[in-house]
Amino acid sequence: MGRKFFVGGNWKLNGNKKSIDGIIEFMNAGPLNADTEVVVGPPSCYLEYVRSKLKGNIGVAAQNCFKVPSGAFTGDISPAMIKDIGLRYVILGHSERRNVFGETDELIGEKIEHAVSEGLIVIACIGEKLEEREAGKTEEVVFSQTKTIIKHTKDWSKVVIAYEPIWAIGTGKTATPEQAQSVHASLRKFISENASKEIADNVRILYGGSVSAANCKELGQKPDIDGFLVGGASLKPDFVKIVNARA
Ligand SMILES: O=C(COP(=O)(O)O)NO
Repeated sequence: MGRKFFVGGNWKLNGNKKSIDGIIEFMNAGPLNADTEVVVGPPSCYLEYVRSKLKGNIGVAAQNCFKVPSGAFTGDISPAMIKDIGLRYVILGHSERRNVFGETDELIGEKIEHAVSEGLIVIACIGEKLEEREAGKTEEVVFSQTKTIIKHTKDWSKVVIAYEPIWAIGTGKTATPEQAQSVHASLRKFISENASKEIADNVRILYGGSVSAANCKELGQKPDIDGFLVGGASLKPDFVKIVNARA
C-alpha cells in the first residue's frame, strides 16, 4: 500500500519560548526524510510562534479543539481558528483528553466530524488501559472507539488514526513490534469490515507510546504501522531519528 509514513510530535503541556527555540533549531536542521509527513503539536498559545519559525514542510497541529466555529465556550479553540492562523492539523481524542478531561467517544466523534468539515487533517487517538489489556479487552475497547470515529468521519482523506495503548504512554514500556502490529492489523480489518476495504487500505494507523530512537526502526518496519505519534521523545533532538525511521 502507498501509505505515506507519518510522524507527529505531541508536546503536551510542555515548553516555553526558550525550549521551543531549541526544538525548532533541531527540526529546521534535520535533515528530515522528504518521504515522511512530519507534524509537531505545541500547546495552543505557541501555535503561531512555532508556525512562524519552522522551515520546509513541517506541519503544525493543535493538540485539541472544540466542535463549533465559535461561541460561549470559555477556554477552548475552534478548527476555524486553527485554520485562520494557517495550520492544517489537529490531534483529537488523546487518552489524556479522555481520562483527565472526561471527553467521551461521542464528543470526540463530533469534534472529528466538525474539524474535518472545516478542512483540517485530524489525528484521531484511541487506546486501551492496562487493566483492559490484562482483561483481554484490547480489541473490544479500540473497536468501540473506532466505531464512533467511523460513524463521524465523512472524508477519510482527512483522518489519521493513532493507536496509543495507555499503559505505554510516558512509561517507557513500549508495546513490542508484534503487539503493536497485531492491534494495527486488527484495526485495519475492523475498518475494512465497518467502513470499506479502500478506506482500510489507505488510512494511516500510527503507533504511540514510549516511541524512541532505539525502538522506532523495528516498529516502523511492521506492515500496518504507518508512523508514530510521539510524546516525550519529540521534545529532544532524537526526534529527527524517529522521523527518519523508514529512511
Ligand atoms: O501520548 C503520546 C505518547 O507519549 P510518549 O511518547 O511520551 O509515551 N502521544 O500522543
